[in-house]
Amino acid sequence: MVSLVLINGRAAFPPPSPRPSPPPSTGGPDGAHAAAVCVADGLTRSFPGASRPAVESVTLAVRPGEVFGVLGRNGAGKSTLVRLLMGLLRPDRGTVRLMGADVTAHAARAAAHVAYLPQRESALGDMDVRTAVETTARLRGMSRVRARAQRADVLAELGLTGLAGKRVARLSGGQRRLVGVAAALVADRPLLVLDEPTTGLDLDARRAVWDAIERRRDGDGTSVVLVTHDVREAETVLDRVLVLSTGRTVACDTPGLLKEGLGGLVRLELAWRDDPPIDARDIADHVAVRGRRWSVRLPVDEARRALDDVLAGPAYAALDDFVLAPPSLEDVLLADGIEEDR
Ligand SMILES: Nc1ncnc2c1ncn2[C@@H]1O[C@H](COP(=O)(O)OP(=O)(O)OP(=O)(O)O)[C@@H](O)[C@H]1O
Repeated sequence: MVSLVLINGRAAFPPPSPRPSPPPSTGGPDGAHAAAVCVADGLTRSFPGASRPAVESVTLAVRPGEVFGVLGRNGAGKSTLVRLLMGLLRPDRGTVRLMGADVTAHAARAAAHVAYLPQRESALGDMDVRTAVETTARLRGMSRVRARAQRADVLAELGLTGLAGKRVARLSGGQRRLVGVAAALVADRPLLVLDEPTTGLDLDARRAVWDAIERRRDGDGTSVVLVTHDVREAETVLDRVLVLSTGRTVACDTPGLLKEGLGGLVRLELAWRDDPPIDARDIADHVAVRGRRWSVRLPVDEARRALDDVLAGPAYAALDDFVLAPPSLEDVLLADGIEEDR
């Protein structure tokens, strides 16, 4: 049975709640970004033995009160970039300023403003959840009373209250990740740097994390740098996104403007139940064929015509599913040839 949605120019999922959209920008650290909370200029870093830099000539400026994403495939250089931003790696070239302080010259001053969630968990495992989060708040300078209150609020916000007495090491991978997020959120740091905060989380937990991020941005003006390779997450929560491919910036703008840059292309996907009775080239020259799943980006008229032909012809009997959808950030990655990085 054909079961998917024909969208006719509207989104397949309900669009995220509208956010104030910052003006478009290249992300460059010019005079307009004097107030930026995190400014990187020409960052380049290579690792020994690698044929190309892991991060090359990356320039960006994160504005106060925005959720700034770094999106790219595995190995694109996202974690290396955030480790450079945090001063945990030294760049071969380029500079980083966090809250006005050069991270190389004033690492401690810069770090005092930032809560960082690394891609891999730090050493919270021996503590119970309650102690892990409260201790993090205390280490960030909160009084015992405030640390306790914040710990209780953050655990409730992320649905972790019932696990407060459990040792972190005994939790599931997703629960441990949520505790890491809770530790990043306590103590109200003005800049959160979150490296793949929702990896391994189910949809409810991911939503809780996205809501917690938006609450801090909207309520406290918290700025967030969020690393992800999940385009749905990027479309849901990011104000602007820097797209990385093999260490280089491919684009940096709002998700909406990046999609507009595709020039009105829509995505047509066909899933076949049996061997398709037509050739992919009957649809278009550049159909991506993955087994019985075909995918192609076309101008809307061409996509409609191709779909009409399939639905009206004998091929319909072999069709299992189809999607005709407006472009997503996935299409932005594909349009830039980033798929080849995988
Ligand atoms: N410490 C290191 N030593 C050598 N090479 C490294 C090191 N860290 C990262 N790399 C290499 O740098 C490149 C970028 O890695 P990085 O971890 O930054 O990518 P990523 O986009 O975060 O990937 P993922 O989404 O898989 O986490 C990769 O080719 C990786 O192998």
